[in-house]
Amino acid sequence: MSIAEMLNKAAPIVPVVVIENVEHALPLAEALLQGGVHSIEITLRTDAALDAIRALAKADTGIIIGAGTVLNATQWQQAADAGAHFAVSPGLCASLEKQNINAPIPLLPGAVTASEIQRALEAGFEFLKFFPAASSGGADAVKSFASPFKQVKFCPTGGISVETATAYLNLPNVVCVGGSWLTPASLLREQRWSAISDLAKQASSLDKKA
Ligand SMILES: O=C[C@H](O)COP(=O)(O)O
Ligand SMILES: CC(=O)C(=O)O
Repeated sequence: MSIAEMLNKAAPIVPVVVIENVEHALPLAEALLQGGVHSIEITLRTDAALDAIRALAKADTGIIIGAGTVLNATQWQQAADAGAHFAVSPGLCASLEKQNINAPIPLLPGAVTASEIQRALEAGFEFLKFFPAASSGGADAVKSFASPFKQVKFCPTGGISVETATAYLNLPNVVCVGGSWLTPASLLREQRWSAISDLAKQASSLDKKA
């Protein structure tokens, strides 16, 4: 599946997850799917992350698996080897640019300025994360990039809530938004899967108008 197809299937929301316990991966994915959410971004911020990606890939639930917080080419390859379908980085750096010549799986690098977007385009990336979205000008800033960068599509993430997501989703250059509000640490710790399904239902019913 191309990155365009993956993100269209993921829309309107990519839940950004910090997973501490590999045993949580499968029930979490099932709770999200039950709530109509078709993707999950497991951030490589914990020791359990790569094993969680492996467990999900093996379970073959149909959920699109992203690996987040990929900071260099080694982590990009590790995410691919674990079975992630796509990778996400908060920004962009030389090792990721170089690896994109032979990308093991598609990667969304982060960019929030015109120069960062141009640099990402030069390295061959057209699907970008706009991170941190809320503190970098929000939907107004993303909208400003639609005209000069017609080929670029964004997944804004960072400081977005169920209340503010629609302003981003209404933009033609936004494919989906990312956010951690569906999977708060307390619900994961307490394994409150039906509460996560409820948050997923609410988020998956957000409209992507444009
Ligand atoms: O750490 C940032 C993630 O991309 C999600 O951001 P958030 O927690 O503001 O939704
Ligand atoms: C913040 C972000 O972009 C990430 O963790 O992937």
